[in-house]
Amino acid sequence: MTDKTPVTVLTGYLGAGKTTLLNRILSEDHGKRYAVIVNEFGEIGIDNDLIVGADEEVFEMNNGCVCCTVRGDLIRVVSGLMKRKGGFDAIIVETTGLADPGPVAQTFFVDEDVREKTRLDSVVALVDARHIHEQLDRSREAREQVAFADRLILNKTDLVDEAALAEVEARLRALNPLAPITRAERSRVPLEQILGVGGFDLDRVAERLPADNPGHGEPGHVHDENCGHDHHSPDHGHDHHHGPRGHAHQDDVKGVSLSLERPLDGQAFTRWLDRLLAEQGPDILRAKGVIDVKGEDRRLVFQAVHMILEGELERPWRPDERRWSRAVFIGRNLDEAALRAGFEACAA
Ligand SMILES: Nc1nc2c(ncn2[C@@H]2O[C@H](COP(=O)(O)OP(=O)(O)OP(=O)(O)O)[C@@H](O)[C@H]2O)c(=O)[nH]1
Repeated sequence: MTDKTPVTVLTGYLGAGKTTLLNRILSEDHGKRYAVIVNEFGEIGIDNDLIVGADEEVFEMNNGCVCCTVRGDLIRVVSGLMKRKGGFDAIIVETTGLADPGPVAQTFFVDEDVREKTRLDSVVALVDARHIHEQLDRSREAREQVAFADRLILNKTDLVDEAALAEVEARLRALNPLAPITRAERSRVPLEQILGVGGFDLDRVAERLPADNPGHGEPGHVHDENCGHDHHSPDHGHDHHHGPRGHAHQDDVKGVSLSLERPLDGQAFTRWLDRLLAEQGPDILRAKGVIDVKGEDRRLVFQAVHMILEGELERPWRPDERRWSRAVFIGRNLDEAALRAGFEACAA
């Protein structure tokens, strides 16, 4: 595990500050050797359809799904890099022009050669504090980039005031309840917040899950069974999800947090999750969770990228630890009520 080269995928809408960040990483005196892979179409990364169509190889997964495409050119570049003498301390992939960082992330799980030599560390998304509202309003790509990320860098903080920053943060939270948000100017962020994040590391998934939901009505609150009101009323949900600006029409990508204080039936949960990912994998950008399985001393930790699922029983629950099940799903068109019902039906 440790001899695998960590890979950070850098995403973010046009002009968010990715190049600024890359230049910073490459020019800083850190004594490390980083390889940077820039999408060769980055300079003309405006017409996503054209680029993806021209450049993407369709990869058929075991389960026959062709929605999960893996970039063959990326595999070739990474494989080539790994053959270089001396190696690299880390690889950074900039995904300009890609609609969804999902296919790039999947490359690191699916290709055997790449998987053997590298491990996906995290997906970091840069956010332009000044323009993000408009980008989120207009662009599904922008929403997906935010939703997919393990960490969000809220850049260009010099261009807006504190109230606007707080508003942006609330909106980012609604799209992605998991990713910590770091504010930055000129993409100035400590490197350890970008490299070595461990967003895909099962051992660290648990510590990255929000310990608790912010209170009802607070920014970033995601409804769960602890909210004392009816989740099934038809007009419920929109305003709450989108903070003060009330972006109710942007509901296609969102995060849904589920939790249960009772243990789950391990088999029932696995069956439910497998089926969910098989049926809705294309729409599920990310999922992570820690599950309390009945009759099992250890915590079940899982994470998923579309339909690629990894899970394992890791350390035992500690006696002083709150023993409960938590899962977060981030994706498009998620039916919150159905997810909750399915999850709760797994109770042992
Ligand atoms: N005011 C301000 N400008 C910034 C900041 N960060 C970057 N910029 C500027 O924003 C512009 C875009 O930054 P880039 O780093 O090129 O953004 P990018 O994400 O690589 O852009 P694309 O490659 O087009 O997707 C440049 O002119 C930067 O100098 C910031 O924190 N504040």
